[in-house]
Amino acid sequence: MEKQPRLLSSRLFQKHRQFEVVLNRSFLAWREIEKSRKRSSDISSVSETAHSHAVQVCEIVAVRKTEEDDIKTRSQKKAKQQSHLYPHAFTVSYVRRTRQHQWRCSDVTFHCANQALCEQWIQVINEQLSLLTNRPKSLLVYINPYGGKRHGKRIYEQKVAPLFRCAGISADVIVTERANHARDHLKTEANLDKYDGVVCVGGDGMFSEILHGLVTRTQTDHGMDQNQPDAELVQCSLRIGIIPAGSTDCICFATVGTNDPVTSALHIIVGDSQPMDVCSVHHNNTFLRYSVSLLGYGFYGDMLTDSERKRWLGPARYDLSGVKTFLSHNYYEGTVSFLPAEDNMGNPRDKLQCRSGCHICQHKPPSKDKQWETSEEKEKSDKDGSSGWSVIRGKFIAINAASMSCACPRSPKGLSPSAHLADGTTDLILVRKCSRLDFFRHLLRHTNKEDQFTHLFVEVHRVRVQAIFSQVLGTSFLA
Ligand SMILES: Nc1ncnc2c1ncn2[C@@H]1O[C@H](COP(=O)(O)OP(=O)(O)OP(=O)(O)O)[C@@H](O)[C@H]1O
Repeated sequence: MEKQPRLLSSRLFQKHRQFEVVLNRSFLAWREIEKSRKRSSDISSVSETAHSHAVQVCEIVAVRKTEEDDIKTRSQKKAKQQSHLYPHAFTVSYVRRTRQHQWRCSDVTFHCANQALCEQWIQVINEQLSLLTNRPKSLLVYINPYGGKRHGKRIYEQKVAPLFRCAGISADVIVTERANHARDHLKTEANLDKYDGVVCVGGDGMFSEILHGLVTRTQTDHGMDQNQPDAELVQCSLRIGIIPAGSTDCICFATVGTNDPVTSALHIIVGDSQPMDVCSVHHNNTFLRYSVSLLGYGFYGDMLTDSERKRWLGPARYDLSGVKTFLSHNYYEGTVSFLPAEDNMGNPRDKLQCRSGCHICQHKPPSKDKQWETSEEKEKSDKDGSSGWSVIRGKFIAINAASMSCACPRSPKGLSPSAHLADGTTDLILVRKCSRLDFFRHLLRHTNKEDQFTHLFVEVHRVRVQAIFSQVLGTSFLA
């Protein structure tokens, strides 16, 4: 812990023990006094031992005066005596990291010798929290009551809303009444100036609705024509938070590392953010849709189309449609053209996992103009004989473009484990025609730790955003 000037330091009580409590700009730390007397080190150099604790200020959810009733119900005999002696107390709620990327909200209550001291602590902590400008204060929440196991409303009301209230976040909640309700509301009606972010309670389909609503609204407000494949999209000023309540929740899992509503709510509260590539899909100069995760042609497109017809089955529809599509063993003949990514963008087999603060994603991708310039240069160089475009012809069972790992609980490493979230590239995975058994072996690799790309009939390329799929006929695709 860095040594910083103390903003406040007092001896306070917690349960029946006395603690030295210190606040600086980065940390709130407390250490039991008797146990620590033998050690001479400064409290601000301690992170956490049996009798000392430290919480980063940016992970404090809230601080509030502890009501007497609260003290009475919670305390035991000794603590009651002490709360009688020191009736003025404040409670700090903070993020506690547990296993496997999961976060929980914990409380610690400190008793003060007098009311003025108690109020001073609350005020100074609140002042520090108010300096954290990336935290949302007002959110627009869309709940899909039919996503996943249909628990979206309950998840929000029981697990998320109390945390938002505790953090002083106001939320306008819309429970959707039909498919595309959230998308249409965002596109036209929602008064977005009122909010610091939009929260999606649902699965990947619901996230896609909100993404389409928000990105389309942003382009319309800036006079951008979405049908122009070479137009550079205007970045959305509002962030999207995801409370997982769907069937697979791959976007939440790939960004946060777990599908847990409380963890996601806490990430939203502390103002965490992760930029994400948005890929637009066009056909003959007509905009089709946006994708942030998997753009699947062939096997995955067919499977998803079939599973949509079986939505009434809930999450089990994916298994049923998966088996059906696998048994049909369709393949598609065609040509795929793409521009390989530059060497400094890593490659899909380098085993690097994209995490928050990833150095490749921090390296801003070149603007589209620049990319088109280069591609034109390369097309010119085509005529000289050295082409920048790669062209692959063949018969394919699946053509997938993964703009992120697409990890989910069923496939913990995802379809392309090293794909990046925000580097301006996508990983193109081509699965050529092969036997059913070979294709099954390939699918199994999504669920285990073996390298996904060692089979001879599978190839993977990191490509720039304007990969072109052409002349592949007879299937639908999923985005
Ligand atoms: N009120 C509603 N009634 C019916 N469908 C809705 C409603 N609100 C949203 N939807 C649609 O439900 C679809 C599925 O929603 P969602 O993604 O939340 O759950 P899921 O499909 O079970 O999860 P996943 O996409 O993670 O597999 C979305 O495409 C969305 O457009």
